[in-house]
This record gives sequence, C-alpha cells and structure tokens, in this order.
Amino acid sequence: EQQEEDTLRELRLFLRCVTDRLILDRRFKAFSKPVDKEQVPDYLTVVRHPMDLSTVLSKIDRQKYITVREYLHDVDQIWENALEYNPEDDPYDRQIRHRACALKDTVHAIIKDELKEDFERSCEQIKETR
Ligand SMILES: COC(=O)N1C[C@@H]2C[C@@H]3O[C@]2(Cc2nccnc23)C1
Repeated sequence: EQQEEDTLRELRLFLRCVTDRLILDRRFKAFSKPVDKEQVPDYLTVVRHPMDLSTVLSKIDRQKYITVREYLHDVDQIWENALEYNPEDDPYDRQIRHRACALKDTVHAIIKDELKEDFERSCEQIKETR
C-alpha cells in the first residue's frame, strides 16, 4: 500500500545518494562504466557477472532493489570482479585492487553510518510479502 511505496521511494533516494558519491570519487572511475568488451575481449571469459556503478544506478531507477542487501550484492560484485580479473603483481593490477578494496570499505562504511537498522528491516519485510 502507500506506506510501502513511500518506504521504497526513500530507499531509492538513499541508494542514489550513496551511488552518486561513489561515482564522483576519482578513485572509482574504473568502476563507473562497464568494462569495454571490445577493448578487453577476454573479460567475459574471466568475469561471469560483470557489474558497474552506472548499471547499479539504472537498476535503482528500474526499481530492481527492494532492500539495501540486494544493492550491496551488486556493489560487492564490482570490487570482487576487479580482484578476480586483476590478480597480477604489477603496478596496474595492484592499483586497481587497492581501489577495489577502497570501494568495498567505503560503501560498507557509508551503509553502517547512514542506514537506520529499522529502515532496512522494513524493506526486508516488504520483500518477504512480495
Ligand atoms: C574494473 O576495471 C577492470 O577490471 N579493468 C580491467 C581491464 C583491463 C585493463 O583495464 C581494464 C580496462 C582496459 N581497457 C583496455 C585495455 N586494458 C584494460 C579495467
């Protein structure tokens, strides 16, 4: 009913606010758009579930996330993919892994600091009834 739609609207606003801050952070530029499959032809053979911050934004607007847990599952996919595809002990891979770890720690710290527990609980409740 209307209260549920109000809750999900507030969730989308919160998730856009968090995602916009990540996209604005220069450290996370490599994560802001899909990896170019033409430029990196083996990417899809290594990374089974590509994800990036622009795709996350699109999913927010298409109302794909009903809980913060579902959002975090996609954002975690972003940095996990980067660690998987860039494992070498060379300066480029080390730098993108460092940035992937920073993305992980940043998004989890924002959620811990800014998400009220009972708000996520009411989102999970809505998810169960659907
Ligand atoms: C999240 O981003 C990544 O995991 N990567 C890995 C790819 C390999 C390397 O850097 C990436 C893009 C790229 N494009 C052209 C040539 N080489 C590259 C970004």
